[in-house]
Amino acid sequence: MTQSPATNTSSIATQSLTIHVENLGKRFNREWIFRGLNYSFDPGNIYAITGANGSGKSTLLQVLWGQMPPSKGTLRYTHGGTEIHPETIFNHIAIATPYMDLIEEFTLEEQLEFHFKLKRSRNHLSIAEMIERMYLTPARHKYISNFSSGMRQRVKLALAFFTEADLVFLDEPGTNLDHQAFDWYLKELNALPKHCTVIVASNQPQEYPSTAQKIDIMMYK
Ligand SMILES: Nc1ncnc2c1ncn2[C@@H]1O[C@H](COP(=O)(O)OP(=O)(O)OP(=O)(O)O)[C@@H](O)[C@H]1O
Repeated sequence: MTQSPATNTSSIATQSLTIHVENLGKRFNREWIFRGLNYSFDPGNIYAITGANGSGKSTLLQVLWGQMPPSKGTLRYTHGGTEIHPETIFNHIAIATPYMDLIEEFTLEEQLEFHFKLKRSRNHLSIAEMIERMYLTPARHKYISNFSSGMRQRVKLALAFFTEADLVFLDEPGTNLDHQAFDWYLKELNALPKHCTVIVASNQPQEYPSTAQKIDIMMYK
């Protein structure tokens, strides 16, 4: 899937966004991946969805951002206290996942230009400023098809970090990052505005701060 939002976001004001989850469950065929989840994901917090490989972290993330319908329970979003329609949630979110594709035929600069024609950049960052902040200036005209796995991951994370969004979903954010890139990831995570709600799916404790609120998916089997 290409990270290509369908909706123009120019009229979306940045406010606090809460996800309200009641008795949420998801199953594939007869197997419950999780159920009975009651939670409120509040602005300004970092949440860590933890659990072993295959336990359901990515599935929960996809249900929370509205890509996958739940099998049970309800999911509501409120924005600055006002209920918002689930179909418009894409206007408020930024996502970085390992299974989200970049556009191979684009150069780095073209990939960013494409994305930010559709989404607003945080703090009106220019494309050149973003590339500099990603430490990828020498690769600005390089095709994505020639990027290493670590460079691709840095681009995916940058698209999420540099998009103006109230909710940021990061699935296994440290994938393929070397030490230097990992430090960059933690720096950008900390630089997100305080009103943002950040949800990280990971079984690597170094990928989220120790102060993150943890949700162990195994508790909801
Ligand atoms: N579309 C699908 N149809 C059927 N089963 C699925 C589907 N998507 C995921 N699953 C199953 O749901 C379970 C949870 O998968 P998920 O990818 O959410 O786990 P995860 O905790 O993110 O794993 P990992 O740490 O390996 O990324 C797995 O058993 C997986 O096979």
